Amino acid sequence: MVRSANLGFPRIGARRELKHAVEAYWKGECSADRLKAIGAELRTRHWQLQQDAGIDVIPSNDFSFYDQMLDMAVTLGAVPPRFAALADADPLDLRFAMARGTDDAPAMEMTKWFDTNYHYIVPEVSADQRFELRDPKPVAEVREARALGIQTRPVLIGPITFLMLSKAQDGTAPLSLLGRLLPIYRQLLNRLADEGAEWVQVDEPVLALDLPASAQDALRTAYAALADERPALMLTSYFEGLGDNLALAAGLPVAGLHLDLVRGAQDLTPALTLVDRDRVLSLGLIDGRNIWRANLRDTLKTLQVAIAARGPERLQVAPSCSLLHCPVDLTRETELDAELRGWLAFAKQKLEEVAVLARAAHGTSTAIEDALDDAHMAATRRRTSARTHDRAVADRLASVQTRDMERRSPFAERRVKQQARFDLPPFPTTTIGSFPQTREVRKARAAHRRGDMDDAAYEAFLKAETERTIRAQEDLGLDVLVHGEFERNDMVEYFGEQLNGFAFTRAGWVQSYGTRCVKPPIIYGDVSRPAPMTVAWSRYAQSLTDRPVKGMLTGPVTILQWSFVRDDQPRSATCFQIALAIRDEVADLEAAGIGMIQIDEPALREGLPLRTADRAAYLDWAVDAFRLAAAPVADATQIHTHMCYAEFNDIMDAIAGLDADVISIETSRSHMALLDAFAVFAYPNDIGPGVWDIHSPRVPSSDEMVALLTKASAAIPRDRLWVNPDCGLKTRAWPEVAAALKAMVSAARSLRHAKAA
Ligand SMILES: CN1c2c(nc(N)[nH]c2=O)NC[C@@H]1CNc1ccc(C(=O)N[C@@H](CCC(=O)N[C@@H](CCC(=O)N[C@@H](CCC(=O)O)C(=O)O)C(=O)O)C(=O)O)cc1
Ligand SMILES: N[C@@H](CCS)C(=O)O
Ligand SMILES: [Zn+2]
Repeated sequence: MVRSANLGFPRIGARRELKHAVEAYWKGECSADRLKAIGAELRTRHWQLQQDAGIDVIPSNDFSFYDQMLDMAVTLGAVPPRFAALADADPLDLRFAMARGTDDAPAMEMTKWFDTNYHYIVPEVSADQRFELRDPKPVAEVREARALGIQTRPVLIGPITFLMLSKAQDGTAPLSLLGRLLPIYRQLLNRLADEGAEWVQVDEPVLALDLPASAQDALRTAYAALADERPALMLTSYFEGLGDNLALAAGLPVAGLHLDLVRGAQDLTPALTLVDRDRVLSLGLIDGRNIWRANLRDTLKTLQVAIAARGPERLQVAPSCSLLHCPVDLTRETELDAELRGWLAFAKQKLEEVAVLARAAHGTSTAIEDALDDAHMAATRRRTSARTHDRAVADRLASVQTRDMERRSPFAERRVKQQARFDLPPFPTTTIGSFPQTREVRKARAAHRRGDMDDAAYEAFLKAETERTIRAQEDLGLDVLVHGEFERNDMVEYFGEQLNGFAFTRAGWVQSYGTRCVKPPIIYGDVSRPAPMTVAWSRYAQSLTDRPVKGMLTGPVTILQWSFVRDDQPRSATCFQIALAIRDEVADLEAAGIGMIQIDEPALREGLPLRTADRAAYLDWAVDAFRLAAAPVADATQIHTHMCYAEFNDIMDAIAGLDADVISIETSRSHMALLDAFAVFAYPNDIGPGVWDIHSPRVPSSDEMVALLTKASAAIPRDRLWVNPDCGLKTRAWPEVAAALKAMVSAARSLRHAKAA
């Protein structure tokens, strides 16, 4: 029997119930018991939903109040010593403290989960690391589901992925700790078996990466040690094909292997022979990373190839990866036009697709034939729809020349002209763009959307917020100001709403980190800009002050990366279309007298292919797309860019290739470690290393910022350093913002007065 399986379901709830409950708990407006009850309600609802969708293998421990890596670290006892005071606290509070920091203990680092817009908490380990089985949440969730009559397959982050994504401040190679970690995994697997789990899903997405020999050996060691434990192990990898790791994965003594056949379709043929027939093969046929409805007739053909080779007995059909990266339920999108809606599937609908495929493998019925026909017709209509193609966009793209991607003069010449124009002090201070998106701002936007606030009242409200923010920045003594981004719901969605070729959802929320969610727009057709998108707000903000106000745009790669992207043309083609739209906006901002324009590209690194061999081609087009967007301006117009919450060391060439006059970059959580890469690489342009970790409610002192900047000035010449937070301030509250920016300006001033080293 081909069985239908799932690897993980979004935990936030269709109405972001989890977000609201956790944030209420943090504010003291909800008790721990109530919060836990809401978590349990969501788990129950999601298990039942999967059962109703016809899924045979349902995951547990895919739920988390904050992040699954953080949970795994706590389960394994990898709690950094600075949180020792919370050793006896409720594990929930310990987790939140680790993720968000406390007055006494800075938060743990956070970074991107592979090539997604999901951020995980980076486990911290050290040479004297001891692990212990602590707070066995995975066991509790198996028990909880069983009490509801649902047998689940719990999900664990595998030991090699856990260690390879961990960091040690003392230089310890995390994989060297494997011997100490494995007994804890053995203990945990046994506990899960005792609780009735017959199978455990072990996620080892590092198998999608180029693996050094040490990692390959570690995988062999780990799974040799875990193989004889009672639960059968389903080893999963995703986000890319296994490629040359397929033989390694197939050789590990696990009872099942999952393949991402959306990103790694080429793995299927070799896997059909390499994976022994007594193992279960899980076929990740439904795309867990995008929202397009599958053409189930085509997908069924792939499944039939596998059945023909191995028989149906030990086969599972599944999404390519956890559905964490998809919105929950398309049926809530009542405002989407019917044609477009017919092209889409969210998490719930994807599980229905999985179930149809598994049933179709055993012969068809009228209902199944209808489902296959519907899916086929929707795919055909999307491919041939006139809505997806715009001749003018194609013609303009075809006429782009290399010189369109080049500024008029080299940086050194531009810099002289910009210095003369702006006359900034050393260590100029600025922020990244957004200021607090307070409840009032969100309420006003919601009222405007509902029609309860008219255009004039909404505009007056936003103008007042913008003016207040300009005055606050002047009072704080910042040198380069921003307008605050109050008119934006999100830095990508806002642009998507104004561009042709984009659709957006009402409730298509996807978790980004902790309680923070995003609604990625859907790029279904050729992209163009019918009218200026930001000029009026930037012009208004600049009219309020003599200090420079940065124009604020999101770059083409980030708009691409944080949207659901059409799959009927290369991503690069879509990216260049967006770049042309942003280029027009840049030109219009300059024409409106805006002298500094920031083009944010926080997702440049995130889009980097997981395999080294694919990276150069991506970086070429991604850098070109940015340059195409940024290049039309005069030398005296200063182009800024911004990046955050990713590992940038391996894309230094590309960052320099952007040729932005100034880059602001997140560095504070990693203690400025990144700057070594900028120094070694001799990064040529100006840099603002973040000195305030804005993802934590903790307000750093001026002394801490001075220490970070002193460290920075050892790596980067002083006259090229800017002073700014790690990222935008939209998630923070005004009192924290005022206090931290005051400290930041004071740190910059004390460095200005300090003697140059
Ligand atoms: C910089 N980051 C971003 C990423 N991806 C993006 N697409 N955008 C980003 O900014 N990836 C990397 C990082 C991740 N960081 C963040 C930081 C903050 C958020 C965040 O705050 N998300 C908000 C939702 C933002 C939004 O879309 N707001 C809308 C809708 C607000 C809303 O909830 N409205 C309610 C009604 C409100 C009321 O009446 O009180 C409703 O519609 O029901 C808006 O402002 O209009 C979040 O709340 O999680 C995300 C990623
Ligand atoms: N300008 C954006 C960048 C976030 S990465 C902001 O300040 O929120
Ligand atoms: Zn940022």
